[in-house]
Amino acid sequence: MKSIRLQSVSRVFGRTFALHRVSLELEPGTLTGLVGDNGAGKTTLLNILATLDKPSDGEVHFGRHDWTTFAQKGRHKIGWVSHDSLVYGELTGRENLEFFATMYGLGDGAALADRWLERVGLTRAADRRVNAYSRGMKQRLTLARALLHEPAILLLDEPMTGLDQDGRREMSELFMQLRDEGRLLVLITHSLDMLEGLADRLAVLRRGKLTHFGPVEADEDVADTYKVHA
Ligand SMILES: Nc1ncnc2c1ncn2[C@@H]1O[C@H](COP(=O)(O)OP(=O)(O)OP(=O)(O)O)[C@@H](O)[C@H]1O
Repeated sequence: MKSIRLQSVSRVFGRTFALHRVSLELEPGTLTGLVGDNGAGKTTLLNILATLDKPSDGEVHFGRHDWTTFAQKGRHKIGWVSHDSLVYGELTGRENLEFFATMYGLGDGAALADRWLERVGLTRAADRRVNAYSRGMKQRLTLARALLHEPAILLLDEPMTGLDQDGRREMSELFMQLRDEGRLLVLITHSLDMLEGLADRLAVLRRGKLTHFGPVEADEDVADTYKVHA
């Protein structure tokens, strides 16, 4: 697996710099937490990493490849999870995964469903309708869905929103396992607390500029701004 390297990436909408000369390197086997106020540019950055959007200026490389033109070949490497549960409530957990495996042309849907249901701890609930799942269970199924095609890059847009402490802990443990398998994870959150003990790197955006990229604990200013005092 290769790194993703951003070199002086800007994205302009009209007169707004959603991103302004952002440079950073995301390495395989790491989880990077991405924080910033509303409108700071987090989603814009995630969209560029997902090849859903292109920089107005600057370059994104995946190994030797230009990531923006590599999109057609590279998209199968990407998995995406947001706080919306992208699964069907009327189907069971197993039926959901078999459905998506078939839709993506991934081969043995039944075996893939079994494998990923087990990985996310839903084997016992596999044959229950998703409407009867807790929010945490739905999120774990959404994660399983995003992993069916074994993506090397996992982009997570506030995946823990609405989860209670147990749900967050379960998701965090899964993210750490996926990271330890060598995948590259990027996670948007509004709460720095969520990243402690989980993220290897913290990226802070302020009005489109990257103001911090490094260890999670290192920046007291960042901690003051984004720590949630419950
Ligand atoms: N398609 C678009 N057209 C015009 N402006 C946009 C577009 N997408 C983003 N912007 C602007 O770019 C800036 C960054 O937006 P972005 O959605 O990336 O921020 P964010 O950090 O994800 O915010 P939030 O936490 O509210 O989701 C904002 O000023 C936003 O209004």
